Amino acid sequence: MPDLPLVEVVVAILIRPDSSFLLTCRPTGKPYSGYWEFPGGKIETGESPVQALARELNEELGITPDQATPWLTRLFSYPHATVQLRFYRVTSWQGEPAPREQQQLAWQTADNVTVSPLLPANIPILRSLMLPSIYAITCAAETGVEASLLSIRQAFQSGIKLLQIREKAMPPDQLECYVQTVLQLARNNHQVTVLLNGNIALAQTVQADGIHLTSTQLLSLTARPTVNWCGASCHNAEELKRAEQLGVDFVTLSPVYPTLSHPGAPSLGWDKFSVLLRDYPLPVYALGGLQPTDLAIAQEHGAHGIAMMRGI
Ligand SMILES: Nc1nc2c([nH]c(=O)n2[C@@H]2O[C@H](COP(=O)(O)OP(=O)(O)OP(=O)(O)O)[C@@H](O)[C@H]2O)c(=O)[nH]1
Repeated sequence: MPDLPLVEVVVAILIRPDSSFLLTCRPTGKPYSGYWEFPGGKIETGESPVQALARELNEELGITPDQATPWLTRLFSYPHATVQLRFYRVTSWQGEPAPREQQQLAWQTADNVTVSPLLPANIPILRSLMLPSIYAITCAAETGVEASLLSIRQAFQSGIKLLQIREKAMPPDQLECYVQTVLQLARNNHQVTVLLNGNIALAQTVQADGIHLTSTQLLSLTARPTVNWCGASCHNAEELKRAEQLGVDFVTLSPVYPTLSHPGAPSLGWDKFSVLLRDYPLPVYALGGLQPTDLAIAQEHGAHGIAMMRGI
């Protein structure tokens, strides 16, 4: 069978302040008509992805994007073509989206999609959209357990929804007790997703929400651990590729800036960070010396969000 042509497509996730996003129903006459998708379409010859995005949003919905940041790139083979979908997050636009092609519109949330069927390529995208933009990481080794639990409680109160327990030097008994305490805090009040760094057996025993793989585990494991959420630490192209092959849900990529936890390690800087993310299909948290105020610059360079040990 001859190779199918590669079709370059730009896709807009229009996101409102309450995190809902817009899906539209493919009109009759197109392949997969009746399926729900994000607004977007093929990139025309001579257009940049951002120009195509603006044209498609105007043609389909009559709006002009003000703010669009690159997000994921996903390659998917349909019977008629292989598509390279370049997803952008659009968080600000002029005009009110209105159907210009008689298509139905629906504002949805990732944990409660009420329309179906979705275009098959978009199903993993909804899981990625469930991830918050800040990924907090514990550092009890630095602050002590009591201070760490206090700052975790404060972080939960201020809206943190994803936390990694990363206490590599804590003795096993103390670690289990610390993890149980954090899980209880997370579940009692706040519905926070808690991942445990490295220790798959303990994560399964205490029924944590998932595991965050170290880069060493990433390179040695042959299958994704059976947990609900699986993140992984990456520092280079090889580890990013491995995370993709293993089918983890998201990665951290570090260090963007020099950090206290890895003194002397060479940092990536934003240019190298964005080059590594070009065409990457998984959500990536930028990590290393970042503050909440770095979220915008991280997203401009293709990050899903930022991960932080300090500053939460
Ligand atoms: N717009 C859009 N296309 C998607 C999504 N997911 C996905 O797999 N695709 C695929 O990407 C391709 C986009 O083609 P399209 O038909 O929407 O493009 P277009 O607006 O330029 O249409 P045209 O062929 O009428 O000019 C299709 O193969 C479609 O199945 C999505 O969320 N949004």
